[in-house]
Amino acid sequence: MSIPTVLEKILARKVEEVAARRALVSLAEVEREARAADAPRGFARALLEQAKRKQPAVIAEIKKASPSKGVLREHFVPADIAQSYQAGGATCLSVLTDVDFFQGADRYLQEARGACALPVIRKDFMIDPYQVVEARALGADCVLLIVSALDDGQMAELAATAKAFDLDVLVEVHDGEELERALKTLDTPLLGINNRNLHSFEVSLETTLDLLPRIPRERLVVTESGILNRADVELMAINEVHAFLVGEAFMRAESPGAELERLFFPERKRVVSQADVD
Ligand SMILES: O=P(O)(O)OC[C@@H](O)[C@@H](O)c1c[nH]c2ccccc12
Repeated sequence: MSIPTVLEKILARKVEEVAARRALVSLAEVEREARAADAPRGFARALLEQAKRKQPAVIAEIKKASPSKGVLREHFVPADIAQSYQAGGATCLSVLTDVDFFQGADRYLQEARGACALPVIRKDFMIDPYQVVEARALGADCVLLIVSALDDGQMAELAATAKAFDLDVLVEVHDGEELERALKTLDTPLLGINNRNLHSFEVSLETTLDLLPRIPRERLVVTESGILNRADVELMAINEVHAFLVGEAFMRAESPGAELERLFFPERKRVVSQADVD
């Protein structure tokens, strides 16, 4: 047996976590909650509209910590961060709900979504339809499907559950083989390219640039991870990548929304909002 990678450890733990949750709250009950939840806000639609205007479509992430970097932000109030992101020009939010590796929580998603009008993706490691239904019950508008964590059958099943509950899907790939699998298995419009390898945690923006020529026109590429400065944003823009998923750069800034504006909308004059002062 080889040493398990970070992703393998996370997935092994996720199997236990989902079993424990299902024992506490039945799937039938979570389905009832999902049907009673606030209507979806149109995650994919918001990104597609913004990118069509050739404006940066930014999915701004709320993440306290990560396995590779440890705690990113001590003063962590999801509702304030969500308002700051909205004021800074975010198109959507991403909220980590994984507890054991990212210090996330389900309630962070609820608090963030409740504090703004933006669509939200539940950022977690989906392996079971139960978690997809749970995402909608929490109010999420979209779920992440990580191709390297799933076989084709699981991917199709999770996407079908998402569709049945009116959730959008962001499918995430990291190399050419995963890209082929995603394209043949799913017809969803959003295609995330993660610049971070989830096994080794190495980051390279070349990952996006290398895969770009192989992506059909009708899919919207979202470049994910490792976007830290203006040069990174400009590199993507000249390659016609208009959608971004960014966490660390914002989480380390005093005002996450002001940093978003500085990186993506430097021409705008910033009006200081209450969310930044709090
Ligand atoms: O903090 P960064 O480097 O800006 O990255 C954000 C986001 O892409 C990253 O958190 C992420 C992308 N895919 C994931 C899957 C699981 C957990 C986390 C992620």
